[in-house]
Amino acid sequence: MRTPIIAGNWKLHMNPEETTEFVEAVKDKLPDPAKVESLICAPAVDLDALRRAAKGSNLRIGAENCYFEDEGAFTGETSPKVLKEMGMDYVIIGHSERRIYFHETDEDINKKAKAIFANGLKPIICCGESLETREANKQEEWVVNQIEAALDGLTADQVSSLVIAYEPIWAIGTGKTASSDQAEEMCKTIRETIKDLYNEETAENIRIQYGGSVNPANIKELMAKPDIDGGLVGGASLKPDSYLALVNYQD
Ligand SMILES: O=C[C@H](O)COP(=O)(O)O
Repeated sequence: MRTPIIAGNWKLHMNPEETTEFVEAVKDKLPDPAKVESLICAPAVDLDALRRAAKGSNLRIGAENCYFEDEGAFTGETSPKVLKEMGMDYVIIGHSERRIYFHETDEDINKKAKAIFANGLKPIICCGESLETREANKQEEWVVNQIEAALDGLTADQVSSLVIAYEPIWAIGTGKTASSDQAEEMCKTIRETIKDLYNEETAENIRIQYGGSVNPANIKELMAKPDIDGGLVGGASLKPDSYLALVNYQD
């Protein structure tokens, strides 16, 4: 049985004080992590506040990005080794905003996934097509290529423990959610791809999130789909009430 994982991706929002206030407001109302994992991925400058506030609670914590080297002359980058030392659990990589605005390639994302595993963290690997690609009906090919490239050289055990987030770019921050059927269709394709690349057990173990305008009103319908194991949530993860409604969707 896969444990659902609902993750907030705060993007470039929140400061350390707001982070502490947010965690104080949610930390005693989170579900049992054996039933639903509640995760917040915050900007690098907020991670110290996040880990201090979340200590001893059911909140899982993570970063929104990292570099693929642990240390060196890489001005402005974030070390996966230090993220681990700080107590992070997850790192998001390959978000479409990183691919588009910061020109991250599939090769970078693959290197980051390896560095994240080498440091004992878990990656959340994002994938998803543009509106143009969907209109050309090439979304499956696009996403399968992204997955194959991101996972290149990873073992079945590693892949079993990671999370893939399917986020169609046209549904991010637009209020335009993919229908639950569209989301399920692609998450199923991703699981089948994992089965082809690895084996059935790995495909059954891997958790696949949907992301793109997820909110308290649509979370239940999305989570009812057999191949959707969670959500990667931007805007609706920024307010404690909305975040709590998402992670407690089973109530
Ligand atoms: O990582 C989160 C996604 O980009 C979705 O953002 P959104 O929930 O604001 O549409």
